[in-house]
Amino acid sequence: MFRSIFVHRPPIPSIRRYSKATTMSLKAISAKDAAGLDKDLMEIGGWSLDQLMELAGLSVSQAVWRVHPPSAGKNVLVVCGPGNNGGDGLVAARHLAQYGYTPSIYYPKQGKNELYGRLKIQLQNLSVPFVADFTSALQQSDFLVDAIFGFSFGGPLRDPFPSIISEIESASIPVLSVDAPSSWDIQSGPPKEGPGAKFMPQALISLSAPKPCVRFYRGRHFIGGRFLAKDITDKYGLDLPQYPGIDQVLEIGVDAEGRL
Ligand SMILES: NC(=O)C1=CN([C@@H]2O[C@H](COP(=O)(O)OP(=O)(O)OC[C@H]3O[C@@H](n4cnc5c(N)ncnc54)[C@H](O)[C@@H]3O)[C@@H](O)[C@H]2O)[C@@H](O)CC1
Ligand SMILES: [K+]
Repeated sequence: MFRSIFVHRPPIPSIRRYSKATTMSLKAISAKDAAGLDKDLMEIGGWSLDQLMELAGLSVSQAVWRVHPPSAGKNVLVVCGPGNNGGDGLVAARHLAQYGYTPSIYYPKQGKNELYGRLKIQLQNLSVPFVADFTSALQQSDFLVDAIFGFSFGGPLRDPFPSIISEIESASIPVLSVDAPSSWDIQSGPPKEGPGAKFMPQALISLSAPKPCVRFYRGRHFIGGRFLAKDITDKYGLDLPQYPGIDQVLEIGVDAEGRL
């Protein structure tokens, strides 16, 4: 369906990763193209935002299961931002509750889209708490899901997020970031100083394709968002990840030296 409308674009440089036995190369997508890809999926590809967010959040929940199986601690704090990255976090939290985890949500600034309100109701119906005291929630959690900002983040952090990022950065619990480590510039990576300058999550779940800032990332890296078709990956010069079986995520390895 996409073939007649989409034009081929030259790919931006690959992010080369090494898996256990195979070499995998996944091309990165710029923030501008990531927004364009979302728009195309919805305006041309027949998708709704609810569907894309559901699959994105499902991917995140599967990566969480891989990195932190419930036997290693079930108390997960999901920190959600005001946009769709936060929406992915809300969906992931619902799946995690269904898997037997005990998620809590910290949602300091809810966005206007009515979809977020519906996701909130779904969580409340599962008795998932929305907490007000971030510091105390952090102390009671085994690990944290960072669903604060994704590919539309830009510029210096605005309140209330500088203190939230600083607390996450100095907390001792592991962090899994959705699509990008929050506070990192999507193109140029971590800020040189201030909140986020030392932020290095334990795991990153890139959605659809890695963002350029991933070249600064060292940790476990997953690709998720199993909804792309070849025509649209061709248009944006991306790779179509070969997800195994029914998995919604694919882990991309790093070589022994941690090279990208
Ligand atoms: N195709 C895909 O891969 C899909 C991606 N989705 C998710 O959608 C995300 C992008 O969502 P959005 O475009 O809504 O944007 P984000 O969720 O990345 O962030 C936008 C929000 O952050 C605020 N913000 C931006 N910069 C800020 C700053 N410096 N300080 C404080 N607040 C700031 C904006 O005002 C806005 O409310 C992706 O990263 C991904 O997580 C899915 O939900 C749908 C499908
Ligand atoms: K994030």
